[in-house]
Amino acid sequence: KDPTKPPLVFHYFPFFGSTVVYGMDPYKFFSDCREKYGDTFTFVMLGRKMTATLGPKGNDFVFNGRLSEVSAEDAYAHLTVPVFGEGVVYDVPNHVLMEQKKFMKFGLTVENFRSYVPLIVEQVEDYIKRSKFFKGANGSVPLSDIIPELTIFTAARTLQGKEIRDALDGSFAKLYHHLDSGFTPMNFLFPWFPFPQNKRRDHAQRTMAQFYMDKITKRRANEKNDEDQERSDMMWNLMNCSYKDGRKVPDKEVAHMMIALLMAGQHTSMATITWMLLHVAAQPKLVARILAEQKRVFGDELAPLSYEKLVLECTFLGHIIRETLRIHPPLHSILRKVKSPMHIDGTNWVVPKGHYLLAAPGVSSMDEKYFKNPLAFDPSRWEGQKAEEEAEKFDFGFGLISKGTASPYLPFGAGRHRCIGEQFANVQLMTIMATFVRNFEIQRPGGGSDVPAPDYSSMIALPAPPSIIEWVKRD
Ligand code: HEM
Ligand SMILES: N#Cc1ccc(COc2ccc(/C=C/c3ccc(C(F)(F)[C@](O)(Cn4cnnn4)c4ccc(F)cc4F)nc3)cc2)cc1
Repeated sequence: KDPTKPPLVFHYFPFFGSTVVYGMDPYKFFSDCREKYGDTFTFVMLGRKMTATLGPKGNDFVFNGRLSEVSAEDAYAHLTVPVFGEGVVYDVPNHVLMEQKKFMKFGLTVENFRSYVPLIVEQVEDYIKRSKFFKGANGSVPLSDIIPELTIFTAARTLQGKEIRDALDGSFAKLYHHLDSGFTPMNFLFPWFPFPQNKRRDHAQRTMAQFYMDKITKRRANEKNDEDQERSDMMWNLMNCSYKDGRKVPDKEVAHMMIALLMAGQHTSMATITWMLLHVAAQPKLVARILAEQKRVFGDELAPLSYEKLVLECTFLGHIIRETLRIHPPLHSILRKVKSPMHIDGTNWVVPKGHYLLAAPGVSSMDEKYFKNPLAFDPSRWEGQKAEEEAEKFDFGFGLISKGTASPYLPFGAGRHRCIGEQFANVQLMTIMATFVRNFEIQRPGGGSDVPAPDYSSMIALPAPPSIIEWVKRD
């Protein structure tokens, strides 16, 4: 027992350590360890020393660690570079990532979101019309079959651009699926292992990147004579950005950033929409309250959704999303590699260089110390709660963002690596949810109030398939 290091979680097998017990159910693992060792402990995951620092202080320790002490790129490069491509996100030094996040934020404007709402509604209503699961007046639907498609269609039609949306009806869908099967924890648990699907992943990455680059070339050629060309997607935005040193963003980096944004939004939104629908179907009173709010805000005839009314006036729907992210934050573990020894305040402990830090914001967002009856899905707990504007803000190079210090609720992270997709995700999630509830009465099979257990074996915390809900078409 080394008094200068956090306690080491007991384990039988060297190298494998706590890998499986952590990987199968991270939150159970964290709460068991917390009971024995407290908020800070080190566990072994496939030969790596993972030092978990839980609770609001632990979140702050990881999210606001200094650049000289912690590295996100050293933790995530193996997982992300083969999927996104070179020259972006975790393949570049942090100061370049900060510029790339600034470029991405330029494309995420209220004006663009305003135009996205009707496009998302159109995608959802088209999907319902065409889908075999929504024939007739009522039926049941496995969310695990439809939500991945609904999510990528709505994100493609808005953020990615019409060419990508149209391509998804063809070859692009298979390419995306091959790329996605390479986005798995196995690739950063065993980065060196030549998994067969990695060849398929690499081919898909190159082919998709080429597709984006061809579209960029075509758009530039038509720019003059095609004035009715839509200008609201992220590709247009990134095509016209330049780095501080004057360098225009090369087409290949635009393509790779587009792929990164496609992967980002897909997994997080898909999981969140699925959890949200399951929880609401398990409590039909909530469905009624969402519909009542729609009628109060848009009138009994349910006028078409608009950005302002949706995001600013549909507060109950906003609380449904916040509550979903409180119980099911898509990223259950946030990792950093320790680059220089880090002393933990209030202890004699120093986390050595070479360890990984692990933050789990979901532990504090499901802690009864901060949220009473923490595992209950109760959106009304958010009534009267302001958003996070009161927290101290700082500009890391992509706009003022909150450092989120000491907050128990950080589903979008905090500090220099904080999410830039929160507002887009909110528009997408609220529009899809509102459109669903306007069209259907929904419930769990047989009117049950149960919600499936999470399955942690993929990149993010997804409900175990099939996640069925029953629907009745509203007249
Ligand atoms: C419900 C939806 C989402 C959730 C819960 C979420 C959550 C997060 C979290 C926790 C982080 C911090 C990761 C870390 O500190 O290691 C993050 C970063 C990020 N997210 Fe999201 N995200 C969501 C949607 C999106 C979308 C839709 C996009 C793009 C359009 C996006 C793009 C990014 C980017 C670019 C980063 C920065 C990574 C970095 O700076 O290292 N996210 N997100
Ligand atoms: N036996 C066993 C066994 C053992 C262990 C396990 C599982 O162990 C773990 C451990 C850690 C993790 C971490 C998740 C993690 C982190 C980063 C990212 C990301 F970088 F990819 C992302 O932040 C994602 N993101 C952000 N916003 N939207 N998406 C991102 C950023 C920018 C960007 F442009 C695009 C992006 F999409 N993705 C996921 C997951 C699983 C399973 C089985």
